[in-house]
Amino acid sequence: MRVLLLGRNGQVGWELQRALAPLGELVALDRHADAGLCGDLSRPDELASTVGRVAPTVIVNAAAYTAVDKAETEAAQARLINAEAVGALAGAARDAGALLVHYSTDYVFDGSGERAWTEADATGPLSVYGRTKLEGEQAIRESACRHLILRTSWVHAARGGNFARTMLRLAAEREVLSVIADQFGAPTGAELIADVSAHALRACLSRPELDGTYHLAAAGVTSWHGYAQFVIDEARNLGRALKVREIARIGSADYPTAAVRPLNSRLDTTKLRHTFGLHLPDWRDGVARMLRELQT
Ligand SMILES: NC(=O)C1=CN([C@@H]2O[C@H](COP(=O)(O)OP(=O)(O)OC[C@H]3O[C@@H](n4cnc5c(N)ncnc54)[C@H](OP(=O)(O)O)[C@@H]3O)[C@@H](O)[C@H]2O)C=CC1
Ligand SMILES: Cc1cn([C@H]2C[C@H](O)[C@@H](COP(=O)(O)OP(=O)(O)O[C@H]3O[C@@H](C)C(=O)[C@@H](O)[C@H]3O)O2)c(=O)[nH]c1=O
Ligand SMILES: [Mg+2]
Repeated sequence: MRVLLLGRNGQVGWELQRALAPLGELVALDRHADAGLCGDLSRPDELASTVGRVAPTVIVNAAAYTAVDKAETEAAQARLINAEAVGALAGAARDAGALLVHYSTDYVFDGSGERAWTEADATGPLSVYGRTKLEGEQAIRESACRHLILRTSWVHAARGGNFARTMLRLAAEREVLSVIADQFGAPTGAELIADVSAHALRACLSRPELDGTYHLAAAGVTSWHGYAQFVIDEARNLGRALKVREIARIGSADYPTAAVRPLNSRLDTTKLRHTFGLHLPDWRDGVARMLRELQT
């Protein structure tokens, strides 16, 4: 079979290049045209012809507009990539009879309460990023294409931009870091997301009744502060020299940002684990693994 991957150079896209390779012939695109194929999500009109020419069995979309704060002032661009292009891909997937695998986010929820969100819970995004990601989900469902929507949270990878790498950089420059301690979620490795995606899409191909939306995050829960503390302790254990001597706990109100983030980003992964018979490791395992990779 042939698999079309979009967003091949992102955190998740990079790991998908590895995880999808054994499933069949992989055509992996980034935003730059390759062999005349357009993988640029800011040009939704071109995507149907890409899908038509590749004729994939599966389309995996790892491309997205992920700059959460910038999206507040670039809403049209965020919507184009996270919603309009996704709708175009979904239409093309339907017409080609392909399964569309797509990623969404904890930021589709309003962050109220302390219970982990299930797939059946009402959404209520607080930011432009969250709203445009939700619109992308809705476009897929409305298109009636075969699909797997995997909602994940707080993605990290050794390659790419993420919170853990920001903390390592700041911890080398400053003696004191101030980090939000009242937003809760699970840091999730791009490797885990890619591996679970490969398992789930294979199961789905032979059992279309498994199509749908699933929450995919590492086990356990922490705050951004707990995450930062773990990253710094673990990096020091691995021999990294860091200047930081204090990681102060602050509240969301003490760290104003353009976009509002949910306080509760916990995702309930029961549906994914039971449906696909998967075990999800603790978030610390993935973060520790990434840090070891960064040290080598
Ligand atoms: N990062 C996170 O914490 C989370 C991410 N997600 C979701 O997971 C998925 C993967 O995210 P992740 O890998 O972390 O994100 P990254 O930001 O690491 O990667 C996104 C990729 O999308 C590409 N992209 C952006 N605009 C376009 C475009 N116009 N055409 C083609 N490609 C484009 C980027 O390309 P370039 O490098 O050229 O800019 C980049 O390679 C996304 O759907 C995201 O919404 C969900 C929860 C958490
Ligand atoms: C840099 C920094 C951030 N923070 C806070 C701000 C914010 O609430 C939190 C995380 O900041 P970031 O900007 O790294 O994270 P952010 O870009 O909001 O991360 C999100 O990205 C999108 C794509 C998703 O889908 C989400 O799941 C989530 O991973 O940490 C501090 O408290 N102190 C700091 O020094
Ligand atoms: Mg960010």
